[in-house]
Amino acid sequence: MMTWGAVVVAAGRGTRMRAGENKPYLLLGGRPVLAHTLDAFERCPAVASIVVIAAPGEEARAAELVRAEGFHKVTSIETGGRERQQSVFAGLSALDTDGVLVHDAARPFVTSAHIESCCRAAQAHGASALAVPVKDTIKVSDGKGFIVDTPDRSTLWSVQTPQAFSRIELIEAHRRAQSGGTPATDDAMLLERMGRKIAIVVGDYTNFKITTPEDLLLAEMLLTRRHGEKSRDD
Ligand SMILES: Nc1ccn([C@@H]2O[C@H](COP(=O)(O)OP(=O)(O)OP(=O)(O)O)[C@@H](O)[C@H]2O)c(=O)n1
Ligand SMILES: C[C@](O)(CO)[C@H](O)COP(=O)(O)O
Repeated sequence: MMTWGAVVVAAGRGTRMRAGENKPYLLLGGRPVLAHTLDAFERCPAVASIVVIAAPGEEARAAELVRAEGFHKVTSIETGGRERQQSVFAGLSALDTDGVLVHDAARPFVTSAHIESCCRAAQAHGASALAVPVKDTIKVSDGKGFIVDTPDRSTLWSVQTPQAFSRIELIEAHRRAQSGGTPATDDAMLLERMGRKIAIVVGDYTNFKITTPEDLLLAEMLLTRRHGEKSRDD
């Protein structure tokens, strides 16, 4: 049985938000986005510990949020880097678990059930990533404004986080990437380059990444709807 820790990356700059505010601290239903994200990991029985990656200068802010919300599984706050890849790497050696779940703080609708499914799939297949089938028809452009290809949609998936790996293997993948190659926009990509097969765990479209102001609006609507459903159930 593997032990699991989570690296929650919250060190982005949020340049696509109008406010220019780092997204993890924007309020969603009156609480920071990061607090919603950490809820699922704190509640998930499979997760033993959590490392939060904060932007340089925001470590105290992250620590205060963790303290105020009482997130007992958070064992450390580490400082992130310029690119997401560097931020993830900063968290890997702060854990001592066999397995690691990497998750974007900007995806607050992750559920404990999906985290558990990622752990199970990684335990069975070595690595896993939550993903949803692509809904639109995707085109490849020539970079000059013209379409050059239409990939077969039935093979396309929009990958999310969490993504689950052997921690030692992910450290090795990051080390190799540091010696060259194009920056990876997710961690699965680094393992793919080493020939590792990543199991797809079918996720949920609601686990979207808050990237632009419209996403925050959608997130508010979804949260209001969920609160409404919960109070009807209680
Ligand atoms: N140097 C970075 C860049 C990103 N992230 C984190 O990676 C996740 C996904 O990245 P994204 O939201 O796209 O990045 P941001 O830098 O936050 O936003 P943008 O690219 O719009 O500036 C976010 O939770 C973000 O905080 C990080 O920890 N360190
Ligand atoms: C990891 C990720 O969320 C998977 O969809 C995504 O690739 C993050 O990339 P971004 O460029 O930092 O949005």
